[in-house]
Amino acid sequence: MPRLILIRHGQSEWNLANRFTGWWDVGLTDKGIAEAQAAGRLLAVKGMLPTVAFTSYQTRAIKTLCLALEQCDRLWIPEHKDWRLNERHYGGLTGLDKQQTRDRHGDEQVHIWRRSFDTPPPPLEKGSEFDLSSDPRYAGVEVPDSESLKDTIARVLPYYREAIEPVLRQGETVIISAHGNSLRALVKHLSGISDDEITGLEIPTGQPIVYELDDDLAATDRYYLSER
Ligand SMILES: O=C(O)[C@@H](CO)OP(=O)(O)O
Repeated sequence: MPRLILIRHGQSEWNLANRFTGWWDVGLTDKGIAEAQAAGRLLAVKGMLPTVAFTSYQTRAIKTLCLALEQCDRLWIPEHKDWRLNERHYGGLTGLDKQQTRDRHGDEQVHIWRRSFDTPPPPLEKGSEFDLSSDPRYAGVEVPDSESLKDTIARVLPYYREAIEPVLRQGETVIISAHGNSLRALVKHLSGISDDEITGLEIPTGQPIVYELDDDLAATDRYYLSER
């Protein structure tokens, strides 16, 4: 039966610095590196060995995947990268300190920007230092200026259906290394979680989540690998 392993990248430099990150490309901290390696050792110990991998265009997810696969001796498996697995674009909040933004705009407004289902943060201004529209990795991609969770789902799910489902249908054990919000999109779909409830789901860094799937790719079980 197909299996899907979801892993959120290990702690990033801006998770630690408490800055809104989104599409901005930041590295892993030492703790994030250790989390990714521990996740890979867990995969090895549990015999949960991925056969195909997917990740985003962002260094923190790519490195997490690489470090985890190294620990379970699976660096050789096919690996697919796509921008549609990127983190939700944080618009004009990108780079700002989360606490300073709360002090300035209030807890309620910041909570709406962070966790509402369909209200995107204010757009990123053209020409901002965080504008990635001329970054070569996004050549041919229409880089958004902000995204809500709903917008994120609208690009993650078509990619899941087009690129990942066909691989799962072949019975593979797929690992997806991605981000808090792109993984929320997948968990919402796979576990049938409502629009209201999904925003309250916090996915921890570096903890493999396993979905056991039937032949129709419906989830029969979901668990944290560390708990089995
Ligand atoms: O900054 C971000 O890109 C995300 C994930 O770290 O933050 P939030 O928890 O607000 O979704």
